[in-house]
Amino acid sequence: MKKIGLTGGIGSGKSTVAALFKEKGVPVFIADVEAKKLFEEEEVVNEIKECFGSSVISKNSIDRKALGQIVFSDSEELKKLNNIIHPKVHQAFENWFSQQKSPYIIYEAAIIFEHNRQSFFDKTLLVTAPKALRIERVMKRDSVTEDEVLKRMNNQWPELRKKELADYTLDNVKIDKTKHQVNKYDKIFRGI
Ligand SMILES: CC(C)(COP(=O)(O)OP(=O)(O)OC[C@H]1O[C@@H](n2cnc3c(N)ncnc32)[C@H](O)[C@@H]1O)[C@@H](O)C(=O)NCCC(=O)NCCS
Ligand SMILES: Nc1ncnc2c1ncn2[C@@H]1O[C@H](COP(=O)(O)OP(=O)(O)OP(=O)(O)O)[C@@H](O)[C@H]1O
Repeated sequence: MKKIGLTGGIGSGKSTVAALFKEKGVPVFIADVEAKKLFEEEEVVNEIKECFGSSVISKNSIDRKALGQIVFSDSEELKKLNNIIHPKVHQAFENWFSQQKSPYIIYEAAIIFEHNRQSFFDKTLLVTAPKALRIERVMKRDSVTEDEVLKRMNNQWPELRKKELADYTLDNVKIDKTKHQVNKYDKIFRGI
């Protein structure tokens, strides 16, 4: 069973593309969803409290906004959070993967290349869109300011740098063209 790493910067449309693969019956693992699930575990809440202090805890659970403000303004703090979350996400993936039956699976994560994880996958597919459009999409989706989007973007590599490493690229601007490309890549991934 092949592993396809689906990545792209914030607002590029990774989740939109992942949902199109899922509609075609492809098993999809979304790293961010798994990370969010972990925040419900008491042990993880305690670990995060110990690391970042009680200002990131509200009513015994993680205040994502407060934590986001800390980690997206300081890459060292983000590293600490990643060190807590990522090994657990990886373990969750291994458990999930062992239960799948399909010619290939999709693993969606924003930061595959930033963490040098590309060799974990058989192939990588990079979702791209112009920067201004990505900012506009996220501002609308999350009701946040341009500055907040840029802070997140600054913790990710520019698209051009990722393009050099990706096996395939999917340009996600017009949704019809996106669907067409998903069909094309589905055929390719079934054949590799
Ligand atoms: C810091 C947190 C709590 C902020 O939550 P919030 O709801 O405000 O933002 P959200 O999760 O929707 O993230 C917004 C976007 O930021 C980017 N982003 C998220 N985590 C990271 C990260 N570790 N490194 C770089 N960019 C990231 C992604 O493009 C993401 O879609 C949250 O992002 C988080 O828990 N991040 C760590 C988990 C993680 O690394 N997830 C990414 C794949 S495992
Ligand atoms: N081709 C498209 N046409 C119109 N809207 C789109 C298109 N692709 C994505 N969007 C919208 O843009 C927003 C961002 O897309 P999506 O959530 O899929 O991006 P993402 O790369 O997963 O972002 P993040 O890294 O923040 O999780 C969403 O509201 C989505 O509905």
